[in-house]
Amino acid sequence: MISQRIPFGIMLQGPGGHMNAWKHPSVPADASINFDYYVGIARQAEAAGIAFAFVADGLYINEQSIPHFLNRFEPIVLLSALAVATKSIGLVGTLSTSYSDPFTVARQFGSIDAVSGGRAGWNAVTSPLEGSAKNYGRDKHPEHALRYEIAAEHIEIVKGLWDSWDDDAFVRDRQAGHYADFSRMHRLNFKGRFHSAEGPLNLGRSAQGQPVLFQAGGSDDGISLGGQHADAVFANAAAFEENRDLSRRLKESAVAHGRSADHIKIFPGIAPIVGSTQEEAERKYREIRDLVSVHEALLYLGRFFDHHDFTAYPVDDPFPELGDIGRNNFRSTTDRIKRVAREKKLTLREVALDAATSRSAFIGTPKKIADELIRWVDGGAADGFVLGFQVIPAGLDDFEKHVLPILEERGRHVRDQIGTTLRDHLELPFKESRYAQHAASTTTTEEAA
Ligand SMILES: Cc1cc2nc3c(=O)[nH]c(=O)nc-3n(C[C@H](O)[C@H](O)[C@H](O)COP(=O)(O)O)c2cc1C
Repeated sequence: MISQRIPFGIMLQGPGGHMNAWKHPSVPADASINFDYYVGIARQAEAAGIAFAFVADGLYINEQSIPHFLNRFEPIVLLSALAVATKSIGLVGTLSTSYSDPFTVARQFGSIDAVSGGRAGWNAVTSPLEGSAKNYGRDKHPEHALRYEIAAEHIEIVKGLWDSWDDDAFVRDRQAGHYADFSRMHRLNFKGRFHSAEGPLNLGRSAQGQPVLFQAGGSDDGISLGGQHADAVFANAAAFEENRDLSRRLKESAVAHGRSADHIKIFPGIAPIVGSTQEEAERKYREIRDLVSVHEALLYLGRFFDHHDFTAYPVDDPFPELGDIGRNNFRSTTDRIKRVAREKKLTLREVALDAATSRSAFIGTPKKIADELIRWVDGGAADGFVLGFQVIPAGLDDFEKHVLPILEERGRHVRDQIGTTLRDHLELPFKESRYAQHAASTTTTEEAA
């Protein structure tokens, strides 16, 4: 039975989720490239019972990028180093299916899973930024739908390669001189449109079977991919109803792919701001919001739309009509920004400031935030949350000291992790090998005959 506990992840993104978090006095200005700082945050989160650390990524920068994106660690390297600096927290990293090779990805995340004792997760993304193509010697960034076709094939190969060896294949029988039992080895022999891999992978399965597969992308194509493959989805819809709808669609998609709705966990990204009163929380929100000028907010907004130049528009006019701009990038996000601007009749200034310092239902007293977290989970809008604090150290301190104790009191949080692997922490079952599953279903059919 699944417990009442609410699993949390924490975004490790340099100084924080806010574009100018680096200016906040509570954080080292060089946080995005300060490994000791990362270790400190990961260990603090681990001690607080946060289930996983989550590292986002991007493959293109320019002068308009978020400042701390200009100088940041590559996720695989960061997570490998954190694997030895931590003991129980899950380690989830973003890696693009559009700009990587499945065999290498299978080895990299498989190795982090082995080194960490089964704590790894891969956030498979299709990459939104057009400029990425130029960094990988390509003429053109693949179009949104094509990116998802490539992703489906890529993930199929990675998961297939992770099952190259049955769990008991490495017998290492010194007397008989057998290192491996080759009857328990599987060649994938995958030939696709975009990628091919023969296999086997030169790495066995892990303590959790396979790394946890995260997916981030909320368009129709993203939901279909998530339903087919994802163990967990990182979502960024802002309101309860929108997340409940997304969660329902993802779970329906999983069921349509022959999976259990309980085996895909939805994690909205949220940025809680805690105050002893609502006014104090609002003051903290304003303090963070004031870190950004309108000009910077326009640049930040532009990033979702492939660095579209919003500074060229009158800032107090209604949000401009953009046609298809942004649809090949962060599609689900840009579609939402356009829809909300239209529905609420917002000006460009309002949209930009809101994007740069988004407001959420999680600004307020500890009790209000705890109530809201529980409402979202019990109301079907979330299975857990990714905590994307605007300024990480201050945000994590407040959440740990004031919100988690309330959740503990109510039986919704425990500081000791469940089990040892990331799948255990998320109450996902051990990932059986596709060959074991196949053998089990063949035996059952034979027994029934
Ligand atoms: C919540 C969320 C987080 C994402 N995180 C990343 C990321 O860290 N790196 C990245 O390259 N793309 C990231 N993406 C972008 C997706 O990879 C994808 O390219 C883009 O959102 C378009 O897909 P969609 O329209 O299905 O959302 C993220 C998307 C969402 C919705």
